Amino acid sequence: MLHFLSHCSSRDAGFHVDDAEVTLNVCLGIDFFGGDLFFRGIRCDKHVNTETQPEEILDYSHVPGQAVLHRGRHRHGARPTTSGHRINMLLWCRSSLFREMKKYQKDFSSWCGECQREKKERQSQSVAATKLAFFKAGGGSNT
Ligand SMILES: O=C(O)CCC(=O)C(=O)O
Ligand SMILES: [Fe+2]
Repeated sequence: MLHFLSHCSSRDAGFHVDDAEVTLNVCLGIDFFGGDLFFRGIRCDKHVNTETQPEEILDYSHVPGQAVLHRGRHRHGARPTTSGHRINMLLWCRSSLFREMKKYQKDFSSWCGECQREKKERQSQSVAATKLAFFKAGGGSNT
């Protein structure tokens, strides 16, 4: 089952993740400066407060009439509107199936940046350990 919630935003929003699987953020206008969105990497519940990697830094300036579609778990915020009046329509889309399935998973490396990094780290450690064991056992020697 999919659920949709919407609201209008005209204020700055602190750093957060949405309680949604997918968020549609439509800039309705009207005339303003500021209010930029900043994105800082997708995270699961466990890793929501972990460090941002340089490649995860993404800033976006709202354009009236244009929309941004992003994962709800993409950490983000809106900077203050410095002048004028900004109106955005937010549509938060929730999936009860996704939420139910999440209960039985621990590894979210298919979408959480930090789970992905941890997985890569585990893999490179295990490759290093295997190489070490191989060379200790005399593998690769010609004698
Ligand atoms: O004001 C915006 O453009 C973003 C607001 C937002 O992220 C939210 O309400 O969840
Ligand atoms: Fe948000």
